[in-house]
Order: sequence, then C-alpha cells, then structure tokens
Amino acid sequence: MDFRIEDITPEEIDRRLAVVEPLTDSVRDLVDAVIRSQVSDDELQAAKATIDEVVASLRTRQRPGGFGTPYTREFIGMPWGNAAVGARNAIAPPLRVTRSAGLAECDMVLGAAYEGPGGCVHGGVAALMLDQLVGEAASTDGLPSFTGTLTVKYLRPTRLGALNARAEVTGREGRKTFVHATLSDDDGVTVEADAIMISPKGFELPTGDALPPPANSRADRDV
Ligand SMILES: CCCCCCCC/C=C\CCCCCCCC(=O)SCCNC(=O)CCNC(=O)[C@H](O)C(C)(C)COP(=O)(O)OP(=O)(O)OC[C@H]1O[C@@H](n2cnc3c(N)ncnc32)[C@H](O)[C@@H]1OP(=O)(O)O
Repeated sequence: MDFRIEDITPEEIDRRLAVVEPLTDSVRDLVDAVIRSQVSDDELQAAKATIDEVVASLRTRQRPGGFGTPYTREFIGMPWGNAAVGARNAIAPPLRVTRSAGLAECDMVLGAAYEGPGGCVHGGVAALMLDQLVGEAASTDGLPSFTGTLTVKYLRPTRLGALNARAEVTGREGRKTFVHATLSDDDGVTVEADAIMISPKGFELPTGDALPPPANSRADRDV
C-alpha cells in the first residue's frame, strides 16, 4: 500500500486543491453532459475529438499506477485519487466528509452518473459511499482500518438527488471496530450497512503519535 510522505505545507495543499478541484468538477460536469446530451451525432463526434485532444495534453506527463495516499509530515492525508472522495477523481461522488470521534457524515447530491435502476442510485454506488464512511468513522482515532466485512441492506429505492450518509462506531474489540451506517433521503433511511473494520496487524505510525483524520479537501480540513 502506498502511504508515502510528501513534505508540503498546508498552504501548498490548499494551492494544489484550488487548481484540481475545479478541474475535477468540470470533468464531472462533462460526464453528466455526455450522459444527458441530445445533440446530433456530428456534434457528439466533434466533442470526442476535442476531448481526445485534452486527454493527449494531460498524458504528456503521467505518474505510473494510481495516485496513492500521500501524507504530509503532520499527517494531513491527500487521497486525491480515491474512488469515493478523491479531489482529483471525477468518478468519485462529490463527498465532503466531516468527522468527529467515531462518527463520519456527509451530504451529497447524486446526478445521472450514479444511476442504477432508472432514476435511482446504483446499489454499488450506495455501497461505495457507505464503505468509505465506515472506513472514515472507524479511523477517527488515527489508526487506519480496512473493511473486513460490509453487509448492505437496501430497504427501498434511493432516488437520485440530495442524500445524507452517516456512519457511527458501535463497538471495538481488539483490532476489530464495528460500524453502523445509513444512506438517507428526505423521507428517511433507504440503505443501511454494518461493517466489521480491521486494523492491520503490526501497523505502526511513523512517529508513534495518533494521527488526525486525513483531509480530503480544504473544507474538510477546516472542520
Ligand atoms: C503514513 C501512514 C499514515 C496512515 C494513516 C491512515 C489513516 C487512515 C484514515 C482514514 C482512512 C479511511 C479509508 C476508508 C477506506 C474505505 C474502506 C475500504 O475500502 S478498505 C478496502 C477494502 N478492504 C480490504 O481490501 C481488506 C482486505 N483484507 C485484509 O487486508 C485482511 O483480510 C484484513 C486486514 C481485513 C484482516 O487481516 P488480518 O490478518 O489482520 O486478520 P486476522 O489476524 O486473521 O484477524 C483479526 C481479527 O479480525 C477478524 N477478521 C479477519 N478478517 C475478517 C473479515 N474479512 N471480516 C470480519 N472479521 C474478520 C478475525 O476473525 C479476527 O478476529 P478475532 O480477533 O479472532 O476476534
């Protein structure tokens, strides 16, 4: 796993985020526009050519593999490629998770890119978001926890639109942390999940100090 240290200041993180977050939002917008566009075939083909040019320019310098999760020496996390919260990842639902002891929560608005059954959120997307939330809730004491078992119960269809996700630690037992999570719309809970999170054996923090929760964005770190 890539836990590399990148020795930059919080100001430099903010500067980088101020560049990449709007870019990621534009790519998200592009994804939504492609799904819902009703322009002609000629216009679609012209759009492809323009997009291919942009991709070629971005490919002139690429890192190998994934983005990884770099940390600063102060243990501010930069999981910017993360599929659920990555600041550079347009596939990620736009989640801004807030955390406190044993608790993680976020409001989000899901559009056409997250559809499963017509007009409703894909079950895998719901599970993705809840997986992230249980991971963040279990890790608020600083030690990372990985999902061992995630049990997801879909109570009723989740309409696309404004939603809330919430995860709360319900117990700890050795290296295991138990977490309950929900996804809700205005009418209440649509999906619930229970997770057994496991702290990896022998994992030691580089300094022996507890880590603060990792930051995903400027707004997140200000919490
Ligand atoms: C500079 C460094 C900074 C670091 C700071 C980090 C801060 C991080 C903060 C915030 C992060 C937020 C991140 C959110 C991420 C979202 C969540 C994900 O997507 S995670 C990816 C999906 N999950 C996997 O890929 C796991 C793959 N599996 C494994 O790696 C192992 O199987 C693992 C770690 C889960 C367990 O392996 P073992 O070798 O440690 O387990 P054994 O020693 O056999 O068991 C320990 C106890 O756990 C139970 N256990 C083991 N596996 C289990 C499982 N799969 N389900 C339930 N219980 C399990 C066992 O029964 C045992 O319990 P008994 O002590 O006997 O009571």
